[in-house]
Amino acid sequence: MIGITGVSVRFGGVHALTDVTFTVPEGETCGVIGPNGAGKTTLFDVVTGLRRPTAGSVHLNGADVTTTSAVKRSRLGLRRTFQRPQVFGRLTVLDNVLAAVEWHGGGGGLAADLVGWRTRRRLESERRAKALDVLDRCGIADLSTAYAADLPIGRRRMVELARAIVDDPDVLLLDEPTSGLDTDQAALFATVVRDLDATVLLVEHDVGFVMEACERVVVLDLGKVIADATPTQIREDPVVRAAYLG
Ligand SMILES: Nc1ncnc2c1ncn2[C@@H]1O[C@H](COP(=O)(O)OP(=O)(O)OP(=O)(O)O)[C@@H](O)[C@H]1O
Repeated sequence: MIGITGVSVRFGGVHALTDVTFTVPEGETCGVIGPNGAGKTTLFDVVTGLRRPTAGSVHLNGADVTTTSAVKRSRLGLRRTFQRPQVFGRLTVLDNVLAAVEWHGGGGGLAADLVGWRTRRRLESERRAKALDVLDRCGIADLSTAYAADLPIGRRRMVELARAIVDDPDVLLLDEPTSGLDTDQAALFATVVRDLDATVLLVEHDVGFVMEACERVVVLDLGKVIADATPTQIREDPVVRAAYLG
């Protein structure tokens, strides 16, 4: 669950967000759309913990995280992707994904590393199998040994998605997920996201993708929520049409 209550952000005289309130219930996929400068990135930064709101609060699964750091929010089960995909270029695709689960540790410390305890080996092979399964779901299993830096942006975006979902996040934030993807890749991306158990919040310019991938859409305009409804209702909303869809 993501709860955003009365969130306002000001940059000097600029009101980037004004009294933004909405909740994304557990397991729902919610898209945020709006014209340039509407406040989408600012909202994203507030939920991920990169920016503190001037007023208001953010809750993740019932816990107030308004002043919690981005790192602690990730420990609470929040994962995100970036507008420009962030991958470890000098690691293989598989290692990029494994990197997201290594923080759990393997138990046994250095001794287990040196001796190669059976439990440690079993844990590693389970993680590897899980990572390969996620790569398969993301359509990049054949690229597991490729270096991430050598991949075109569309593939890198899928690596980033695989890394974000391998640890079964409770909350997933996707920033402009279709940018750089062709139509087939965008359709696969939407399928992978739809099949997740996570609560998903995504910011996207491609309205068609949002309507396809999301159960709910929040429309921002000049920092304010002007609509919060199903994709069908959003398409027919005269206020949204006037402000954004045309
Ligand atoms: N660091 C900042 N300092 C000053 N003003 C900012 C800052 N970041 C954003 N703004 C302003 O806040 C408003 C909202 O910006 P924001 O980037 O959140 O919108 P957006 O909907 O993500 O836009 P885009 O679709 O172009 O990425 C804009 O008027 C922007 O100029």
